Amino acid sequence: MTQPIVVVGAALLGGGRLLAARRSAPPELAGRWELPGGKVEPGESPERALVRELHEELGVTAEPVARVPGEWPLKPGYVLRVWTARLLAGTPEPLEDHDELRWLTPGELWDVDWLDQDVAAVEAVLALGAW
Ligand SMILES: Nc1nc2c([nH]c(=O)n2[C@H]2C[C@H](O)[C@@H](COP(=O)(O)OP(=O)(O)OP(=O)(O)O)O2)c(=O)[nH]1
Repeated sequence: MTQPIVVVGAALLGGGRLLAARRSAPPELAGRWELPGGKVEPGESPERALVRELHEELGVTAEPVARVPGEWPLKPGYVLRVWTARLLAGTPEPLEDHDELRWLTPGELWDVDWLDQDVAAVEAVLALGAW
């Protein structure tokens, strides 16, 4: 069986908030909110991919902290895995793939329209009690 392509999502936590990013593309996902991240490239570790994607998409330096238990199927052949992460340098900006960012408190988490798979992923982050 072919291995699924892993998409890493970052649950970037800071100041008691979680960073959510609104997708600007493709059209079927645009306007929905997700954890920033992207596909792990061949030969790359998921942690390394997470650092690379956060740099490309948000212009920041971040580090993974812990894997969030679970994985969530995306489109066929793709699976989402999530790590908590923290900022080391920079202020996130929607440079690529996103047109808006929001830092959400636990009470604001469900104010945004998360992509379907991200609802379960965000619940798993919340269950960690890492805030
Ligand atoms: N990054 C990310 N992608 C997600 C999440 N939930 C979800 O369904 N997806 C989907 C959207 C895309 O179809 C796919 C990830 O693609 P992407 O466009 O973010 O990845 P990438 O930056 O590596 O893509 P590319 O432009 O290099 O092709 O997974 C999520 O929380 N984070």
